This record gives sequence, C-alpha cells and structure tokens, in this order.
Amino acid sequence: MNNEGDHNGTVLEVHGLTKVYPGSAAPALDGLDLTVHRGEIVGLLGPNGAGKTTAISIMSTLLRPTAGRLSICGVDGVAHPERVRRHFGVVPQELALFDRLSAAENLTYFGRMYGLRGAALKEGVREGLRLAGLTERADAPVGSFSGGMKRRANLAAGILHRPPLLFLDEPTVGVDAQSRHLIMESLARLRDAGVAMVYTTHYMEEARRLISRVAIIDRGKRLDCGSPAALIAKHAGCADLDDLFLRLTGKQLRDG
Ligand SMILES: Nc1ncnc2c1ncn2[C@@H]1O[C@H](COP(=O)(O)OP(=O)(O)OP(=O)(O)O)[C@@H](O)[C@H]1O
Repeated sequence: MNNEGDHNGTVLEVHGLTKVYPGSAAPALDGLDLTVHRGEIVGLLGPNGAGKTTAISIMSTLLRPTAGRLSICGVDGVAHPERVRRHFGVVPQELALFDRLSAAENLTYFGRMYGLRGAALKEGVREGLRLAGLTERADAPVGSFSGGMKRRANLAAGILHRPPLLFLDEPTVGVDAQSRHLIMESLARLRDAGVAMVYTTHYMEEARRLISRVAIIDRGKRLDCGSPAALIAKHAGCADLDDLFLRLTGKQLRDG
C-alpha cells in the first residue's frame, strides 16, 4: 500500500474543518473534527443537506476549506493537495465512467490517471475487475451495464492504486440487493487488508454492519461520534441506528 511513513496508524485527521460557500450566511460545514485509523471504517451519517458531501469534498482536496486542518498519512492536505492525493482513492456519488469504453478500458484510464504503468497497471485493473465481480464482463462497454454493475466499476476505479484511505460517497445508492451485498463484501475485504474508509450513506443498518464508528452530522456540525453499539447504549430508548438518527436530527422533513 502507498503510504508516506509511520503516523501511529492514523491515516486521516481533521480539526475544525469549516466551509462557508460564497454567498451563504450559514456554514455548510462547521468545525468538524475526525480521526480515522488504519483498517477503520467511519460512517458519516446525516440528513439531506447536512454537509456530508462538503466534508468528503474537502477531505479529498476537491474543495478548499474556509478554515480548519486536514492531515492525510501525516501530510498537510490543505498546503500540499497534490502530495496527499496519491494516498487516497475516491468513490464519488456521481458515476465517473465512460459509457463507450469497456470496463477494462475505463479502469486502465483511471489507473493511468493515478500514475500506474506497465505491470502494476495491468495487475491493478485485473484486481479491480475481480473485486467488483466484473472479470467476465471486462470487455463489454460500460454503457451496457446495469446500475449495480456501474456502481461496482466505480468502486474498482477508486482503489486501483491501492491507497491506504478511501472516501466513499453513498457507494450503494440505486443498486439492487445483490450488487449491494458484493460492494459490502468488497469493502469488508479492503478493511481487513488495512484500508481506512470514510463512508457516507443514508442506509443506517448497512452502515451498522460495516463501520467501526459513526459520526452523525447535521447542519454542518458533528452531533455525536462512536461505535454504533456505544451510541445506541448511550441514548436511552434507541433500539437501533435509525432511532438514534431520528432522535439526534429530528423528524422534520428536509426538502431544502
Ligand atoms: N456549491 C455550493 N454552493 C452553495 N451552497 C452549497 C453548495 N454545495 C452545497 N451547498 C449547501 O451546503 C449544505 C450542505 O450540502 P452537502 O451537499 O454537503 O450536504 P449532504 O449532507 O451531502 O446532502 P445530501 O445527503 O443531500 O447529499 C446544504 O445546505 C447545501 O445546500
């Protein structure tokens, strides 16, 4: 795995991460603190508009924070975005695949973008296709794929360069139960191999099975953080993560 040195197993550290979009009065993200260790999956849970995508975009250096610190594998990600980029992969909410290219061609393209060449590129593509359960369909154009197959290819594209950290923004949105199961299994395998992940989702129980800790955020603020079991035990009367989520964020609809 690609890593810059020993930082006591801490792969990602953010402090006071804040974003105020131009023209907005209220911050979309308001002082987020988060530490993620090797082999740990941290779920970011929050209702629509809570600030999850903003948080992932800043942590993956797509967006500059208004304030706050970001450290990835011990490197300052705000001062050195190019340098930290090789330490993580991103699986975005929007699919980033070329419909006319085959799965193998898409992965080769992304692998090159990550700086892979020659045998390492070939091996990365082969392993990505295997992880995504797409080996048999390697040469078919992605445009002919189902939603679930596209999501799986999207996941494979994010891990080609074997990063120690992966950001996933709702990786199972709009997929059937079978593809969701395969994605969950793939993520568990990556976790067991030591990959750290930050994972946003609306599916609470899916999150519960996979994650080590959950950070519940709303209106840009972190409301609570801990293992699902510890959080459920801490808030009396909550039977599961769904209960806890509604307790902390309220039952009011979030239509924008
Ligand atoms: N480019 C932007 N300019 C101005 N405001 C924005 C921009 N992007 C997001 N926002 C606002 O910032 C807040 C947080 O949005 P964000 O997309 O981070 O939330 P989210 O938790 O990812 O929501 P969802 O679950 O709907 O994807 C929202 O109020 C949103 O309207």
